[in-house]
Amino acid sequence: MDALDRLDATIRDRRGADPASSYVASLFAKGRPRIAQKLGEEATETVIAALTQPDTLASEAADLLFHLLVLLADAGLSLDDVRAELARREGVSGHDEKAGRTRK
Ligand SMILES: N=c1c2ncn([C@@H]3O[C@H](COP(=O)(O)OP(=O)(O)OP(=O)(O)O)[C@@H](O)[C@H]3O)c2ncn1[C@@H]1O[C@H](COP(=O)(O)O)[C@@H](O)[C@H]1O
Repeated sequence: MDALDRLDATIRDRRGADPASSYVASLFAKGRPRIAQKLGEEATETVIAALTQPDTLASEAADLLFHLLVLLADAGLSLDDVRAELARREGVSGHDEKAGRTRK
């Protein structure tokens, strides 16, 4: 189990924990709209880092991934669900997938 899997498990374990002692529990207590807002903020900070301060990009990306895992956990999903979706797409070019979409 790597660090990302351990973080994912820790985050899911925090459901029902005390928000006063756990930042993750405090995010769960604030609710999904607030978690989603945090994810959006971290995404913006990641983009800014990439364009203006690449030496901070890994740190901002870590914040982004962390908050994404919290949002997934709040929705009852885990990293394995994302892995399964990525595995399903493996080997399918994005160009081919887009060309095969049926337009409505
Ligand atoms: N990886 C992280 C992690 N990355 C970032 N953060 C926190 O995310 C917050 C984001 O910072 P911001 O400045 O954007 O937010 P803020 O202004 O402090 O908070 P808001 O009022 O805006 O919500 C900070 O409090 C960071 O410390 C994290 N907090 C926890 N973890 C992991 O989650 C585990 C469980 O944490 P607890 O639930 O706190 O025990 C920890 O052991 C760590 O492994």
